[in-house]
Amino acid sequence: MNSQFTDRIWKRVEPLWNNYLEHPFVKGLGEGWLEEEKFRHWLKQDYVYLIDYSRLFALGSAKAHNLATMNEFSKLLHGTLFMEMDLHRGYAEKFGISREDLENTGAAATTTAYTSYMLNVAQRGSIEHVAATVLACAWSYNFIGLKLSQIEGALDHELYGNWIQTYSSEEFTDLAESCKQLMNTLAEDKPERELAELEEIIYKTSMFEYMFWDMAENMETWPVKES
Ligand SMILES: Cc1ncc(CN)c(N)n1
Repeated sequence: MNSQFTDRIWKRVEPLWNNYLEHPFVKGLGEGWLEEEKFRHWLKQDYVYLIDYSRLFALGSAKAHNLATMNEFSKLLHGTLFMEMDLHRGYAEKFGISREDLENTGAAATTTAYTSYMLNVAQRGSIEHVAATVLACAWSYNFIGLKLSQIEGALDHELYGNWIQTYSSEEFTDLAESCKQLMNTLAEDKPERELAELEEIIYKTSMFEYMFWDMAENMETWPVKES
């Protein structure tokens, strides 16, 4: 089988993604000892992150060159707004966080930087740039979910089991696979200069992913205090 663009990407990101598994937030999630208040912080930040992330799929639909690609992006938009964000709404209900509070969460510095970077690249670029911005997000959560699901008892954990079930599920794996397939199709026959540009976008978003775990672990909002 011919090598695909995502095989090249995997070689580049694998060492960094393996570091996600060693991150204290991710380790705590998988082993079940993560402090609940840190998880609540992640939950609220991730909800507003996903609102902006969903806009990328809408942009992908708008920039698509054919109906099949439009359809793929619209399915990804639907999957994020309903399947993935339902996970967050379920946790919020459990924690007594209202829908309004969840939706009106003030984005932390890292959340703002990450979503602004993706939206800027996607708005300025073409359809393949949009596909590059969304790839690490879906693929790396599926990677983490599948790894954590192998830890004994993780899937049945009272609080975090649901998180691991969602991100390792067939439905989420399909969503991540669709992002990979879209990227491979859109990267076909592109010259090396353009492939290198797409690779950089995917690597940068992978670094933002690590920063997002740090943001949750440190319960970061903005680093400068108002006097
Ligand atoms: C920050 C972040 N990255 C990725 C995912 C998976 N869509 C997420 N929910 N949040």
